[in-house]
Amino acid sequence: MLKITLAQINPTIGDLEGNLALHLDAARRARHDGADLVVFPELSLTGYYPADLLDDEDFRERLGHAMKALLAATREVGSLHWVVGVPTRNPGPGKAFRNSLLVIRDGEVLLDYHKQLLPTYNVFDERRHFEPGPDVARVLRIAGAQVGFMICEDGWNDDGKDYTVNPFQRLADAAPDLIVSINASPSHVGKRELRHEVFRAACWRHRLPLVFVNQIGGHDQLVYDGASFAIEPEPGVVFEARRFEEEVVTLGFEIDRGHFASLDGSALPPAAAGLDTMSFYRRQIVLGLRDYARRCGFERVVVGASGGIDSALTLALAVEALGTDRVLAITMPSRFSSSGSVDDSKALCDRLGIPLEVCPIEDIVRQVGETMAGSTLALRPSGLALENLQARVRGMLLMTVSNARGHLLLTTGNKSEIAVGYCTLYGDTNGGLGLIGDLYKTEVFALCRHLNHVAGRELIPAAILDKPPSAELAPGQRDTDSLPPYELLDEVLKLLVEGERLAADERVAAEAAVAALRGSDEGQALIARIKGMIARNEYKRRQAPPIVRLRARAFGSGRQLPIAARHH
Ligand SMILES: Nc1ncnc2c1ncn2[C@@H]1O[C@H](COP(=O)(O)OP(=O)(O)OC[C@H]2O[C@@H]([n+]3cccc(C(=O)O)c3)[C@H](O)[C@@H]2O)[C@@H](O)[C@H]1O
Ligand SMILES: Nc1ncnc2c1ncn2[C@@H]1O[C@H](COP(=O)(O)OP(=O)(O)OP(=O)(O)O)[C@@H](O)[C@H]1O
Ligand SMILES: NC(=O)CC[C@H](N)C(=O)O
Repeated sequence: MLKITLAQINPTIGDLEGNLALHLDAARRARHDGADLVVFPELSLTGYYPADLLDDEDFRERLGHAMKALLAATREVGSLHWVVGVPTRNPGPGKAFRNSLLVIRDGEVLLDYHKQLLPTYNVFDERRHFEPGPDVARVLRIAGAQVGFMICEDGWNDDGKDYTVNPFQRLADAAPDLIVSINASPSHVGKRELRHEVFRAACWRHRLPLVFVNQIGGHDQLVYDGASFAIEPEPGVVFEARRFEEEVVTLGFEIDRGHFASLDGSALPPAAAGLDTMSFYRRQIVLGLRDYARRCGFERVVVGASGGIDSALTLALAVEALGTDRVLAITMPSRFSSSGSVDDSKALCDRLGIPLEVCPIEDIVRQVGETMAGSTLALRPSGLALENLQARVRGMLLMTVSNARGHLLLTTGNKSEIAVGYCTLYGDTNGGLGLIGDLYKTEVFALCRHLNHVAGRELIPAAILDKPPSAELAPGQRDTDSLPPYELLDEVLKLLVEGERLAADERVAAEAAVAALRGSDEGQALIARIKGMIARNEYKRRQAPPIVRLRARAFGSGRQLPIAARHH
């Protein structure tokens, strides 16, 4: 029996020494389990994705030292095959590096394989730094098994279409007993299921078993869910590692039967069921914030609490990620704030078990008006300028708290508002990270209800859930004064923002809503207006903080559009 350790680690990008320590810990566990090989994720030594760090001379030098240290570590542990992901120098013309997989044992590189399919779509940009590897299969005999290797995207071209490069087919032609795939596969809703579908189909087609090792962790806007798996052509996925957690686990592989088993030969525990969408959102956001704060050195976060649903959800998720002693809420009433803005924030914070500070903005807003009116500008802000001034005063106060106390400011914008620019630049867009920026407003409500359901109590008070959304920047203001109802707006936005990346089940509802609108002149005008708002507000998104990506197409690097353009 071949024994394989799946090392689902959480490397930090660029922390070569720290990542090496993670490798060493996992390798020792593998040795303890009597494993023949330990498999790490794609680019495990650098963390995925190092991007332009690869252009930096110091980083290149550190990478050289880390490689030597890695070889030494394999000698130290001894008698174990390490399957690692590292950038290696490209000997030919083109880019300086290749995205490589090395099999190392006792300080010796026994096999090298270079990724052939370099993704450049959506959030990926690997061709910017790497040269593709040659169209070859790489197989190594380990403990009596012929093991073939591939890297992430290499496995995604085997869908029956006639591609010029299909590394899966090439590897299958070499007839290995088992395929080992190393990955950095970021998660979004439905991604785990998509991976299972893609690899199950390819494994079934070629009658090959496969081990898929993924990294976990939050890296700026991307979160990796781990969920490494082992798959047999029939019945499919027979083992799945934990999601959103590190795990180092050793499986047995019966070479003759092409069958995975526990180390003692007993059947593997059944894979856990998938998460429902709201549980997925929650866990992805929690890990995204936790790792962002940890890696950027923030102990605490601060959030402006308006008594509305966006700040309530942001606070509840922050408390879950960091704990009650690491989250600060501040309410900043103005003369347009409803009485609920303070009372509801107080009730929310009591239920979450966090402090609420109060800092009214009335005096500052008035003072700004008087100062400007009394200056040579002779300008007294009114209308939209006064509305936005209030949001900016709040943004300024929150950033002052951040500066003075070292807290990370969380911005509270949701995907619907970010899409149409319903937010104030340098006001409520201020912040270092957005937790709910990839949730449409209707999903914000759904996730709040889900959190209440999971808590078994009204963690987020009904008064917040039931009030009509309002920016409270003018008397009696409602979001629906300027925007269509969110139930309708969100359907249109899904099609316009996510297009072909929209999941099939959501597409049906979105297309039906848009088709109904197209049936009338007003409906067509509304679609045109929404399109215009999305396009015109690209400048706000370009200046906005990163958001935790949850859906297949999120604002950020996966959606790149010009600003000074004419296309609507
Ligand atoms: N193409 C471009 N490139 C670079 N900058 C550009 C620009 N076009 C405008 N600008 C600049 O942007 C400014 C306009 O943007 P901005 O100052 O943000 O203001 P604006 O977008 O005009 O107004 C903010 C809107 O968001 C609503 N709001 C605010 C706060 C919270 C909420 C909520 O419910 O969460 C809603 C508010 O009621 C209002 O309708 C212009 O004055 C100009 O300086
Ligand atoms: N009175 C307030 N006190 C503290 N922060 C506020 C206040 N009003 C607005 N904010 C901050 O500005 C953000 C934008 O809030 P606003 O009420 O304008 O719109 P919103 O998108 O409906 O958000 P929410 O649902 O949180 O109210 C809030 O999430 C909050 O962080
Ligand atoms: N690192 C990669 O090659 C990622 C691409 C792959 N299709 C994924 O997202 O899972």
